[in-house]
Order: sequence, then C-alpha cells, then structure tokens
Amino acid sequence: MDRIRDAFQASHKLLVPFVVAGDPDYARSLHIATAILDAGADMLEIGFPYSDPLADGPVIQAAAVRSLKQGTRLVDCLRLVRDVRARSSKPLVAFTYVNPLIQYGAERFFSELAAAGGDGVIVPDVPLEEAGEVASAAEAHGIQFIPLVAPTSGEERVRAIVQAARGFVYCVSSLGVTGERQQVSRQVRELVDLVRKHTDLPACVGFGVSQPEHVREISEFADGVIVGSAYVRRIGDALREGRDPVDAVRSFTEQLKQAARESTHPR
Ligand SMILES: O=P(O)(O)OC[C@@H](O)[C@@H](O)c1c[nH]c2ccccc12
Repeated sequence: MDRIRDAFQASHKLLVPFVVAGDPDYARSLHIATAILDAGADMLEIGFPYSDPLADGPVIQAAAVRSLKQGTRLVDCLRLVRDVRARSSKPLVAFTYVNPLIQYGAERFFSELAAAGGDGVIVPDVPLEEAGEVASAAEAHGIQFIPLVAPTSGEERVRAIVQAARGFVYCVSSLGVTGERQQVSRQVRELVDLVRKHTDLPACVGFGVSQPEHVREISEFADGVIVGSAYVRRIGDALREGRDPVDAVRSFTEQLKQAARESTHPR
C-alpha cells in the first residue's frame, strides 16, 4: 500500500496542512489533526516539536514551545501518528529536525513510525551528505524520504536531491524561515519546472502560503500545496481568544480545499 502515491493519483491539487504534535496539548492536537483530515485535507504533515527549530519562524516556534511545555516527547509524537492513523486512512508525513531523529536512533525511529502507520518523513536540516543514510534507513521500513529543494538549489543540486526522493519533492517557495507571506514568489514555478525535468515524482510547494488565492495560483502548476504557519497561527489565535481551534482549522481547510478545486490544473 502506497498512500502517498494513491493520493496523487486521486488528485493533482493536494492540500497538505502542517501542524505541531501536542499543540496545545495531546488531546486537542489529535482532535485538530483529525478535523483537518475530515474537512478535506489530502495529507497531513505532523511536526515533531524541537527546542531549536532553526528553519521556523515565530509562529511555529511558539507552537513548539506550547507543545514542549506540555512535556511532549518524540515517543508522544509517534503515538499521535498512531492515533491519527486509527481515525484516517490519508497519508501522514512526520516532520522532524535531524538531531532528535539521530538521538532517538534512525532505525528505531523509522521502525516505530512505520508501525504507527506513518508514510513519509521530511528532515529539513539533514545535510545532503547524510541524507543517503537517513533515506535508506527510512526506505528499509517503507517510509518515504521527502527532500526539499530551494530556489537557490542549482540544476545539478536539484538533480542530485531528487535522486534520493520518494513520495514527492518539496519545493520551498522562498528563502528564509517558515511564515505567512502576502505574496508567494512566482520564482517557485521555475523550481517546479526544474524538478519536473529530473523526476516524475509529484512536486509540492510550501513556505508562505497563507490565503486561498495562493492555493488557487500554485495548484495551477504544482501537484500539491503545503500550508503550515497559517494553520498554526489560527490555532494560537483561537486559544488566545477562547475559541475552539478545531472550528478554526476546519473552516480554513474547507476554504483552501475549495480554492484548490477552482484552479484549472491541466493534469
Ligand atoms: O509555515 P509555512 O510558511 O506555511 O511553510 C510550511 C511549513 O510550515 C512546513 O512545511 C514546515 C514547518 N517547519 C519547517 C521547516 C523547514 C521547512 C518546512 C517546514
């Protein structure tokens, strides 16, 4: 069974939200993740909170702090994957920085992620030199290693990166850290075209996507859109304002999914 491949065969305009495991606590995090998938998201990126999230902007950093304050550990994140899997058959991608993964042990991590029903992994800060080792440990347990390519990655580096890719390729739309942007750089279309020159795998775009218009635009040329900070901010805002974060993420998902449907993706 290849849930990621099946998802892309069912649609070329995937909506892939990202949320932080254990944010704001375990029970509500499970409820939020399940609500997002039930509201129409095609896949879910589950972020394993880390104390030193270098690639994250303030919104996701704050969510990691909320979760870590609850005592969330890597084993709880794996349990969350298992609990979401019990409620949804859609693809689940673990998102972790390389340090917690190495400290836990790559073999142990991927074995337990697979047993929990996970499908893929994204490790944004794994150096290309170590990526092979992590990718093969993942592969050994049937977990698909999803690499990131950036606007600064030249053709040679893109070609090398996508060789190790499984599942899909994550095209980062802009430099800098994660965070909502008013405009998503049009440059990312060239990056998607470059990826398509070197692999038949689907190409998804992330970083900065915050509005339905962005999703409509990107879904014209990419196979999926990843949305993180816009979700995580809505969770934080709802908590601060005493509203139910589940309602906030449910309606946002419905809006973004509708926008993806409206795009005139040729495939
Ligand atoms: O938050 P944004 O701007 O919507 O970007 C997606 C991002 O949240 C998610 O894919 C992610 C969270 N942390 C990361 C660190 C590096 C790359 C990607 C990520």
